[in-house]
Amino acid sequence: MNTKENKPPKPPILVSSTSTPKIPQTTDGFKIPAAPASRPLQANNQVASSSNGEPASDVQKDNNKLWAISDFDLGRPLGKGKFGSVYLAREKKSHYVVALKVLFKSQILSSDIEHQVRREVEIQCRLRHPNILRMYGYFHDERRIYLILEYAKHGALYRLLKARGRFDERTAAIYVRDLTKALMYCHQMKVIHRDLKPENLLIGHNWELKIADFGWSVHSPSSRRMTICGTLDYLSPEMLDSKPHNYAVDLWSLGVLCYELLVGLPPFEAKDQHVTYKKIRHVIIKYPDYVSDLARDLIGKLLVIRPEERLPLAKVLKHPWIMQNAPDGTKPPIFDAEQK
Ligand SMILES: Nc1ncnc2c1ncn2[C@@H]1O[C@H](COP(=O)(O)OP(=O)(O)OP(=O)(O)O)[C@@H](O)[C@H]1O
Repeated sequence: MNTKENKPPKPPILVSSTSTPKIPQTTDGFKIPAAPASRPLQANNQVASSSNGEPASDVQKDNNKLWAISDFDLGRPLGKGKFGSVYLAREKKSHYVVALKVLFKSQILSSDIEHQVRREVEIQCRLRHPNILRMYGYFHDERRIYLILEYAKHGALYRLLKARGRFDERTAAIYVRDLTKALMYCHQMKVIHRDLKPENLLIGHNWELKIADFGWSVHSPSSRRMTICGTLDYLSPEMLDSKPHNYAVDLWSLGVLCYELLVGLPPFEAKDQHVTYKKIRHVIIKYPDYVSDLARDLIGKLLVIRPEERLPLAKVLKHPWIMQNAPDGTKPPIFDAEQK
Protein backbone atom coordinates (compact mmCIF):
# COMPACT_ATOMS: atom_id res chain seq x y z
CA MET A 1 0.00 0.00 0.00
CA ASN A 2 2.76 2.39 0.85
CA THR A 3 5.04 1.72 -2.03
CA LYS A 4 6.16 4.72 -3.97
CA GLU A 5 4.29 3.43 -7.03
CA ASN A 6 0.98 3.52 -5.31
CA LYS A 7 1.26 7.02 -3.93
CA PRO A 8 -1.19 9.46 -5.37
CA PRO A 9 0.29 11.82 -7.91
CA LYS A 10 2.07 14.95 -6.82
CA PRO A 11 0.17 18.01 -7.84
CA PRO A 12 1.59 18.88 -11.23
CA ILE A 13 0.00 22.33 -11.44
CA LEU A 14 -1.95 24.88 -9.55
CA VAL A 15 0.35 26.95 -7.44
CA SER A 16 3.90 27.75 -8.31
CA SER A 17 4.64 26.72 -4.79
CA THR A 18 8.11 25.78 -3.68
CA SER A 19 6.82 23.95 -0.66
CA THR A 20 6.41 20.20 -0.83
CA PRO A 21 2.76 19.41 -0.44
CA LYS A 22 1.71 16.94 2.20
CA ILE A 23 -0.13 14.19 0.41
CA PRO A 24 -1.79 11.25 2.11
CA GLN A 25 -0.15 7.88 1.44
CA THR A 26 -3.17 6.25 -0.07
CA THR A 27 -6.38 7.40 -1.63
CA ASP A 28 -8.17 6.26 1.51
CA GLY A 29 -6.33 8.94 3.42
CA PHE A 30 -8.40 11.46 1.53
CA LYS A 31 -11.25 12.21 3.85
CA ILE A 32 -13.83 13.16 1.35
CA PRO A 33 -17.12 11.66 2.35
CA ALA A 34 -19.02 9.32 0.10
CA ALA A 35 -22.41 10.69 -0.82
CA PRO A 36 -25.26 8.87 0.86
CA ALA A 37 -27.24 6.99 -1.73
CA SER A 38 -30.57 8.68 -1.19
CA ARG A 39 -29.41 12.29 -1.20
CA PRO A 40 -31.28 14.38 -3.74
CA LEU A 41 -29.04 16.19 -6.13
CA GLN A 42 -31.29 19.09 -6.91
CA ALA A 43 -31.47 20.57 -3.43
CA ASN A 44 -30.46 24.19 -3.26
CA ASN A 45 -27.18 25.43 -2.03
CA GLN A 46 -24.95 23.36 0.16
CA VAL A 47 -25.31 19.64 0.36
CA ALA A 48 -27.19 18.63 3.47
CA SER A 49 -27.20 22.11 4.95
CA SER A 50 -29.76 22.21 7.70
CA SER A 51 -31.48 25.14 6.07
CA ASN A 52 -32.46 23.28 2.92
CA GLY A 53 -34.89 20.98 4.64
CA GLU A 54 -32.85 17.84 4.26
CA PRO A 55 -32.10 15.78 7.31
CA ALA A 56 -28.64 16.22 8.75
CA SER A 57 -26.68 13.73 6.72
CA ASP A 58 -24.22 10.99 7.49
CA VAL A 59 -21.64 13.19 5.89
CA GLN A 60 -22.15 15.83 8.51
CA LYS A 61 -22.24 13.33 11.35
CA ASP A 62 -19.14 11.45 10.30
CA ASN A 63 -16.95 14.23 9.10
CA ASN A 64 -18.42 17.41 10.39
CA LYS A 65 -17.48 18.89 7.06
CA LEU A 66 -19.30 19.74 3.89
CA TRP A 67 -17.40 20.32 0.72
CA ALA A 68 -17.53 23.53 -1.24
CA ILE A 69 -15.64 24.85 -4.22
CA SER A 70 -13.67 27.12 -1.88
CA ASP A 71 -12.00 23.98 -0.48
CA PHE A 72 -10.23 23.43 -3.78
CA ASP A 73 -7.62 25.17 -5.89
CA LEU A 74 -8.71 24.76 -9.47
CA GLY A 75 -6.16 23.85 -12.11
CA ARG A 76 -6.15 23.24 -15.83
CA PRO A 77 -9.11 21.76 -17.66
CA LEU A 78 -8.66 18.03 -18.22
CA GLY A 79 -11.42 17.68 -20.75
CA LYS A 80 -14.91 18.52 -21.76
CA GLY A 81 -17.94 16.27 -21.90
CA LYS A 82 -21.45 16.82 -23.15
CA PHE A 83 -22.70 18.25 -19.86
CA GLY A 84 -19.74 20.01 -18.36
CA SER A 85 -16.01 20.16 -17.93
CA VAL A 86 -13.46 18.33 -15.85
CA TYR A 87 -10.71 20.22 -14.05
CA LEU A 88 -7.62 19.22 -12.21
CA ALA A 89 -8.03 20.40 -8.63
CA ARG A 90 -6.28 20.21 -5.31
CA GLU A 91 -7.92 20.06 -1.94
CA LYS A 92 -6.44 22.99 -0.06
CA LYS A 93 -5.81 21.34 3.30
CA SER A 94 -4.52 17.90 2.35
CA HIS A 95 -3.08 19.01 -1.01
CA TYR A 96 -4.67 15.92 -2.43
CA VAL A 97 -5.05 16.08 -6.20
CA VAL A 98 -8.41 15.16 -7.68
CA ALA A 99 -10.41 15.70 -10.85
CA LEU A 100 -13.50 17.88 -10.40
CA LYS A 101 -16.27 17.23 -12.86
CA VAL A 102 -18.47 20.31 -13.05
CA LEU A 103 -22.00 19.88 -14.38
CA PHE A 104 -24.57 22.62 -14.88
CA LYS A 105 -27.91 21.96 -13.18
CA SER A 106 -29.81 23.83 -15.88
CA GLN A 107 -28.34 21.57 -18.56
CA ILE A 108 -29.02 18.45 -16.53
CA LEU A 109 -32.64 19.44 -16.07
CA SER A 110 -33.17 20.52 -19.68
CA SER A 111 -31.62 17.32 -20.99
CA ASP A 112 -33.68 15.28 -18.55
CA ILE A 113 -30.69 13.34 -17.23
CA GLU A 114 -31.09 14.06 -13.54
CA HIS A 115 -31.82 10.39 -12.82
CA GLN A 116 -28.71 9.43 -14.75
CA VAL A 117 -26.44 11.74 -12.78
CA ARG A 118 -28.00 10.56 -9.56
CA ARG A 119 -27.38 6.95 -10.50
CA GLU A 120 -23.82 7.69 -11.56
CA VAL A 121 -23.15 9.18 -8.12
CA GLU A 122 -24.95 6.46 -6.19
CA ILE A 123 -23.19 3.67 -7.99
CA GLN A 124 -19.71 5.05 -8.46
CA CYS A 125 -19.38 6.28 -4.87
CA ARG A 126 -19.73 2.79 -3.46
CA LEU A 127 -17.43 0.93 -5.84
CA ARG A 128 -13.86 0.24 -4.72
CA HIS A 129 -11.61 -1.52 -7.18
CA PRO A 130 -8.14 -0.68 -8.52
CA ASN A 131 -9.54 -0.65 -12.07
CA ILE A 132 -12.57 1.51 -11.32
CA LEU A 133 -12.24 5.28 -11.03
CA ARG A 134 -13.10 6.35 -7.50
CA MET A 135 -15.74 8.94 -6.87
CA TYR A 136 -15.05 10.45 -3.47
CA GLY A 137 -18.27 12.42 -3.22
CA TYR A 138 -20.06 15.42 -4.58
CA PHE A 139 -21.32 18.84 -3.60
CA HIS A 140 -23.28 21.52 -5.31
CA ASP A 141 -24.09 25.18 -5.35
CA GLU A 142 -26.95 27.05 -6.91
CA ARG A 143 -25.94 26.44 -10.51
CA ARG A 144 -23.54 23.53 -10.58
CA ILE A 145 -22.94 20.01 -9.37
CA TYR A 146 -19.35 19.01 -8.64
CA LEU A 147 -18.27 15.39 -8.71
CA ILE A 148 -15.03 14.74 -6.83
CA LEU A 149 -13.19 12.08 -8.81
CA GLU A 150 -9.92 10.25 -8.64
CA TYR A 151 -7.47 11.93 -11.01
CA ALA A 152 -6.41 9.64 -13.84
CA LYS A 153 -3.03 11.03 -14.73
CA HIS A 154 -2.69 9.58 -18.22
CA GLY A 155 -6.13 10.56 -19.45
CA ALA A 156 -8.50 8.75 -21.75
CA LEU A 157 -7.59 5.38 -23.24
CA TYR A 158 -9.24 6.64 -26.39
CA ARG A 159 -6.51 9.25 -26.89
CA LEU A 160 -3.76 6.72 -26.35
CA LEU A 161 -5.36 4.36 -28.83
CA LYS A 162 -5.83 7.09 -31.45
CA ALA A 163 -2.22 8.22 -31.04
CA ARG A 164 -0.88 4.67 -31.45
CA GLY A 165 -3.35 3.38 -34.00
CA ARG A 166 -3.73 0.05 -32.23
CA PHE A 167 -2.18 -1.93 -29.40
CA ASP A 168 -0.06 -5.05 -29.63
CA GLU A 169 -1.61 -8.27 -28.36
CA ARG A 170 0.19 -8.17 -25.04
CA THR A 171 -1.00 -4.63 -24.23
CA ALA A 172 -4.55 -5.35 -25.38
CA ALA A 173 -4.65 -8.56 -23.34
CA ILE A 174 -3.51 -6.76 -20.18
CA TYR A 175 -6.24 -4.13 -20.60
CA VAL A 176 -8.87 -6.80 -21.34
CA ARG A 177 -7.76 -8.83 -18.32
CA ASP A 178 -7.98 -5.81 -15.99
CA LEU A 179 -11.28 -4.73 -17.44
CA THR A 180 -12.61 -8.26 -16.93
CA LYS A 181 -11.57 -8.14 -13.26
CA ALA A 182 -13.28 -4.76 -12.80
CA LEU A 183 -16.44 -6.05 -14.48
CA MET A 184 -16.45 -9.16 -12.28
CA TYR A 185 -16.41 -6.85 -9.29
CA CYS A 186 -19.19 -4.64 -10.74
CA HIS A 187 -21.34 -7.67 -11.42
CA GLN A 188 -20.76 -9.01 -7.90
CA MET A 189 -21.98 -5.63 -6.70
CA LYS A 190 -25.01 -6.08 -8.96
CA VAL A 191 -24.02 -3.24 -11.24
CA ILE A 192 -24.12 -3.49 -15.04
CA HIS A 193 -22.03 -0.80 -16.70
CA ARG A 194 -23.79 -0.85 -20.11
CA ASP A 195 -21.59 1.78 -21.73
CA LEU A 196 -18.09 0.39 -22.03
CA LYS A 197 -16.05 2.07 -24.75
CA PRO A 198 -12.55 3.57 -24.94
CA GLU A 199 -13.94 7.07 -24.21
CA ASN A 200 -15.14 5.82 -20.83
CA LEU A 201 -11.85 4.21 -19.85
CA LEU A 202 -9.10 6.26 -18.25
CA ILE A 203 -5.45 5.51 -17.55
CA GLY A 204 -4.23 6.00 -14.00
CA HIS A 205 -0.98 6.95 -12.35
CA ASN A 206 0.62 3.52 -12.84
CA TRP A 207 -0.79 3.20 -16.38
CA GLU A 208 -3.54 1.00 -15.08
CA LEU A 209 -6.90 1.01 -16.76
CA LYS A 210 -9.84 2.55 -14.87
CA ILE A 211 -13.49 2.25 -15.77
CA ALA A 212 -15.14 5.67 -15.49
CA ASP A 213 -18.49 7.13 -16.34
CA PHE A 214 -21.24 5.09 -14.74
CA GLY A 215 -23.92 7.37 -16.18
CA TRP A 216 -25.64 4.55 -18.04
CA SER A 217 -25.09 1.87 -15.43
CA VAL A 218 -27.96 0.13 -13.67
CA HIS A 219 -28.62 -2.33 -10.92
CA SER A 220 -29.23 -5.75 -12.41
CA PRO A 221 -31.42 -7.17 -13.83
CA SER A 222 -32.80 -4.36 -15.92
CA SER A 223 -35.51 -3.76 -18.40
CA ARG A 224 -34.72 -0.07 -18.36
CA ARG A 225 -34.46 1.29 -21.85
CA MET A 226 -31.66 3.49 -23.01
CA THR A 227 -32.24 6.47 -25.18
CA ILE A 228 -29.61 5.81 -27.76
CA CYS A 229 -28.03 9.13 -28.53
CA GLY A 230 -24.48 8.17 -29.34
CA THR A 231 -22.84 5.47 -31.34
CA LEU A 232 -24.39 2.03 -31.74
CA ASP A 233 -20.97 0.45 -32.04
CA TYR A 234 -20.84 -1.04 -28.55
CA LEU A 235 -24.47 -1.97 -28.09
CA SER A 236 -25.43 -5.61 -27.75
CA PRO A 237 -28.17 -6.98 -30.01
CA GLU A 238 -30.62 -7.21 -27.09
CA MET A 239 -30.07 -3.57 -26.20
CA LEU A 240 -30.43 -2.50 -29.81
CA ASP A 241 -33.84 -4.17 -29.72
CA SER A 242 -34.69 -2.57 -26.34
CA LYS A 243 -35.17 -5.99 -24.81
CA PRO A 244 -34.73 -6.71 -21.12
CA HIS A 245 -31.06 -7.36 -20.54
CA ASN A 246 -28.61 -8.48 -17.91
CA TYR A 247 -24.87 -8.60 -17.13
CA ALA A 248 -24.20 -10.23 -20.48
CA VAL A 249 -24.41 -6.82 -22.22
CA ASP A 250 -21.03 -6.01 -20.66
CA LEU A 251 -19.61 -9.26 -22.09
CA TRP A 252 -20.65 -8.14 -25.55
CA SER A 253 -19.02 -4.71 -25.07
CA LEU A 254 -15.89 -6.45 -23.77
CA GLY A 255 -15.70 -8.35 -27.06
CA VAL A 256 -16.16 -5.12 -29.05
CA LEU A 257 -13.48 -3.42 -26.97
CA CYS A 258 -11.04 -6.28 -27.35
CA TYR A 259 -11.39 -6.00 -31.13
CA GLU A 260 -11.02 -2.21 -31.08
CA LEU A 261 -7.88 -2.33 -28.91
CA LEU A 262 -6.27 -4.74 -31.41
CA VAL A 263 -7.49 -3.13 -34.63
CA GLY A 264 -8.04 0.55 -33.77
CA LEU A 265 -11.68 0.61 -34.86
CA PRO A 266 -14.74 -1.14 -33.48
CA PRO A 267 -15.82 -4.24 -35.46
CA PHE A 268 -19.26 -3.06 -36.56
CA GLU A 269 -18.35 0.50 -37.48
CA ALA A 270 -19.94 1.86 -40.66
CA LYS A 271 -20.78 5.28 -42.04
CA ASP A 272 -24.45 4.44 -42.07
CA GLN A 273 -25.98 3.41 -38.71
CA HIS A 274 -28.33 1.03 -40.52
CA VAL A 275 -25.31 -0.88 -41.73
CA THR A 276 -23.88 -0.99 -38.20
CA TYR A 277 -27.22 -2.27 -36.99
CA LYS A 278 -27.23 -5.01 -39.60
CA LYS A 279 -23.64 -6.00 -38.88
CA ILE A 280 -24.44 -6.33 -35.18
CA ARG A 281 -27.64 -8.31 -35.78
CA HIS A 282 -25.74 -10.80 -37.95
CA VAL A 283 -22.39 -10.56 -36.13
CA ILE A 284 -20.50 -9.73 -39.29
CA ILE A 285 -16.87 -9.26 -38.28
CA LYS A 286 -13.82 -8.94 -40.50
CA TYR A 287 -10.42 -9.49 -38.94
CA PRO A 288 -7.22 -8.00 -40.33
CA ASP A 289 -4.54 -10.67 -40.91
CA TYR A 290 -2.43 -9.57 -37.96
CA VAL A 291 -5.08 -10.53 -35.36
CA SER A 292 -4.04 -13.87 -33.88
CA ASP A 293 -6.26 -16.95 -33.91
CA LEU A 294 -6.44 -16.96 -30.12
CA ALA A 295 -7.64 -13.33 -30.03
CA ARG A 296 -10.25 -14.12 -32.69
CA ASP A 297 -11.37 -17.09 -30.63
CA LEU A 298 -11.93 -14.97 -27.52
CA ILE A 299 -13.71 -12.18 -29.41
CA GLY A 300 -15.88 -14.75 -31.18
CA LYS A 301 -16.89 -16.27 -27.83
CA LEU A 302 -17.97 -12.87 -26.48
CA LEU A 303 -19.74 -11.55 -29.57
CA VAL A 304 -22.53 -14.11 -29.50
CA ILE A 305 -26.15 -13.15 -30.17
CA ARG A 306 -27.62 -15.21 -27.35
CA PRO A 307 -26.56 -13.51 -24.10
CA GLU A 308 -26.52 -16.76 -22.11
CA GLU A 309 -24.01 -18.28 -24.53
CA ARG A 310 -21.38 -15.56 -24.13
CA LEU A 311 -18.17 -16.60 -22.40
CA PRO A 312 -18.50 -15.81 -18.67
CA LEU A 313 -15.96 -13.39 -17.20
CA ALA A 314 -14.26 -16.04 -15.06
CA LYS A 315 -13.60 -18.01 -18.24
CA VAL A 316 -12.32 -14.92 -20.05
CA LEU A 317 -9.56 -14.74 -17.44
CA LYS A 318 -8.68 -18.38 -18.12
CA HIS A 319 -8.78 -18.02 -21.91
CA PRO A 320 -5.41 -18.99 -23.50
CA TRP A 321 -5.10 -15.56 -25.19
CA ILE A 322 -5.20 -13.90 -21.77
CA MET A 323 -3.10 -16.58 -20.05
CA GLN A 324 -0.37 -16.35 -22.70
CA ASN A 325 -0.28 -12.58 -23.18
CA ALA A 326 -1.24 -11.30 -19.76
CA PRO A 327 -0.31 -13.83 -17.10
CA ASP A 328 -1.09 -12.76 -13.54
CA GLY A 329 1.24 -10.06 -12.32
CA THR A 330 2.04 -8.52 -15.72
CA LYS A 331 1.59 -4.79 -15.56
CA PRO A 332 0.29 -2.44 -18.23
CA PRO A 333 3.00 -0.95 -20.44
CA ILE A 334 4.35 2.51 -19.83
CA PHE A 335 4.16 4.80 -22.84
CA ASP A 336 6.40 7.81 -23.07
CA ALA A 337 5.12 11.31 -23.68
CA GLU A 338 5.60 11.24 -27.47
CA GLN A 339 3.91 7.88 -27.75
CA LYS A 340 0.90 9.28 -25.94
N1 LIG B 1 -10.89 11.65 -13.49
C1 LIG B 1 -10.30 12.14 -14.55
N2 LIG B 1 -8.95 12.24 -14.62
C2 LIG B 1 -8.35 12.73 -15.73
N3 LIG B 1 -9.00 13.14 -16.83
C3 LIG B 1 -10.34 13.06 -16.83
C4 LIG B 1 -11.06 12.57 -15.70
N4 LIG B 1 -12.37 12.59 -15.97
C5 LIG B 1 -12.48 13.09 -17.22
N5 LIG B 1 -11.27 13.37 -17.74
C6 LIG B 1 -11.00 13.94 -19.07
O1 LIG B 1 -12.07 14.80 -19.40
C7 LIG B 1 -12.73 14.36 -20.58
C8 LIG B 1 -14.22 14.62 -20.45
O2 LIG B 1 -14.76 13.79 -19.45
P1 LIG B 1 -16.31 13.69 -19.15
O3 LIG B 1 -16.49 12.58 -18.19
O4 LIG B 1 -16.88 15.00 -18.81
O5 LIG B 1 -16.94 13.43 -20.52
P2 LIG B 1 -17.04 12.17 -21.44
O6 LIG B 1 -17.25 10.93 -20.64
O7 LIG B 1 -15.87 12.16 -22.37
O8 LIG B 1 -18.30 12.56 -22.26
P3 LIG B 1 -19.81 12.52 -21.87
O9 LIG B 1 -20.18 13.90 -21.53
O10 LIG B 1 -20.40 12.00 -23.11
O11 LIG B 1 -20.00 11.57 -20.71
C9 LIG B 1 -12.36 12.89 -20.70
O12 LIG B 1 -12.38 12.46 -22.03
C10 LIG B 1 -10.96 12.85 -20.12
O13 LIG B 1 -10.01 13.20 -21.11
